[in-house]
Amino acid sequence: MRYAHTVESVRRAEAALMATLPAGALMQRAAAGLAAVCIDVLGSVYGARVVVLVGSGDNGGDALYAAARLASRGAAVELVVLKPEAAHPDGLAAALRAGARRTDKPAWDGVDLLVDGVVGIGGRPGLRDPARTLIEDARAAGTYVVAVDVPSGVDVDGATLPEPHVTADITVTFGTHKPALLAAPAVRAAGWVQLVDIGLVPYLDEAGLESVESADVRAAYPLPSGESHKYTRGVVGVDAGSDRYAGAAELCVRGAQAGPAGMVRFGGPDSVAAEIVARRPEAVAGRGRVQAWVVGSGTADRADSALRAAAADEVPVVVDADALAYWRPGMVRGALLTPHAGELARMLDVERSVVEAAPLAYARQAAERLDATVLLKGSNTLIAERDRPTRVVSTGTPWLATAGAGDVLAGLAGSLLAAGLPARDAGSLAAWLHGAASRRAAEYGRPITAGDVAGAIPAATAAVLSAPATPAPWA
Ligand SMILES: NC(=O)C1=CN([C@@H]2O[C@H](COP(=O)(O)OP(=O)(O)OC[C@H]3O[C@@H](n4cnc5c(N)ncnc54)[C@H](OP(=O)(O)O)[C@@H]3O)[C@@H](O)[C@H]2O)[C@@H](O)CC1
Ligand SMILES: [K+]
Repeated sequence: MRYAHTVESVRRAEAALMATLPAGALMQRAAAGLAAVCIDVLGSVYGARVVVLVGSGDNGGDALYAAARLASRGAAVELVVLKPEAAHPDGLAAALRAGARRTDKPAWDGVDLLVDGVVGIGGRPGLRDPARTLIEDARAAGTYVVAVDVPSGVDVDGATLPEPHVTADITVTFGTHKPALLAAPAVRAAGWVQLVDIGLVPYLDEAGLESVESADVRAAYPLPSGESHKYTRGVVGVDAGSDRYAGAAELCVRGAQAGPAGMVRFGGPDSVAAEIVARRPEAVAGRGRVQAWVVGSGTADRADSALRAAAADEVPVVVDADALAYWRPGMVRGALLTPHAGELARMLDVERSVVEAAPLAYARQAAERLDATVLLKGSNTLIAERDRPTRVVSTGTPWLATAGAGDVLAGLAGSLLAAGLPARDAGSLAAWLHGAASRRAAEYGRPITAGDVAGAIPAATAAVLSAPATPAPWA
């Protein structure tokens, strides 16, 4: 798991840690880590041209001390000090002493690296001039950008991405990740994120956001034992499809069959069931006892009755697609709702664009208001649950935006629920494996169908389960 903490939480931890250290020690740790990454990027430091944008807070201070380190290694460092009367005085003196020079208007041609020390966690979203123009000019010249702590201008806690903002190639962040470095859309501005340990971890409280990693999937995946039989592994019921959308039912069944449950029952209409059993003979047609239901993929005008029938079984339910419109808060305990942004927008009665601009906030709001675990599908998928850290999964490829991919995901999540995982873990693992399968199917760069994704889930699962064991961070 990679953890992200809010600004308030970082500030609290910083104060506690600082009380144990000599003045300035933390900034030196940050600056040393930042300079090390810059040196790596430059390869050869001597004679390299580095421009440093220096804001008026400690983010600028970090940048100045790193500038001093680069200048003392022989880099030609130019400092653009945005508000000279407010710049970190000791940092500025150190950089100038080491040979850095001040300028207001750098010539971007031939600059090897821009260090963005405009604002960090104390910044308000957006950029003002002259920082805005300088960043635009640097980008137009194709300058490589290293952001200090966060790309300046992003909404650090909300992970929204107001214009203008810095778009970095690398972000060097200190102590812990920030929500904007893990969640969309802000994560798109961060580039590759390098976390520098400054000793903050023992002082941090619980993370508000956590990014699911392969080790987490490995630790939580429900494995059969020698004593297992198909019923103890869990039976997942799929009520999906309609005469018009029979394909959705098959994709949902395929997703369910690619998960850990021992059996899939198909509880959809008879006309569809005949086709499903012919094409996926391992599925059993007809209703019966199940440990979890998947309802909604392609159910069209049956969605309401299908959801009510599943809810009557009092087992966890994956509520997908058409069934989402009929969800009522508290209808089923342990439910997992799997909307995309458009579906969530309808459920919350807002515009789709509003959800897309602030998915983290809306996923959390939905979990509260709808009284369920909410898996919001997107370029990175969020799994939100009341009073628990929100999860983010970013294994997917853009090729995953293809018809039927959601049906496969719902089926897989249902299988994980039936195998005994709680909704938040079932959603996290399903999204992670579905994303990993999509990458595998796309071979890192070709169009794929939802069927390709379903077909790649077992291999993606094998790859993650066969990797060397690591301690379970949240099992
Ligand atoms: N926490 C830690 O553990 C550690 C933290 N460290 C570092 O400290 C950083 C936080 O420093 P910080 O608190 O001084 O705030 P910071 O981000 O520099 O910005 C505030 C200044 O920016 C200004 N400003 C605001 N918005 C703006 C905008 N949109 N556009 C332009 N200007 C804007 C605002 O001025 P104002 O406009 O309000 O007059 C204010 O002066 C943190 O990110 C990390 O890098 C490390 O050294 C070590 C460990
Ligand atoms: K910054």
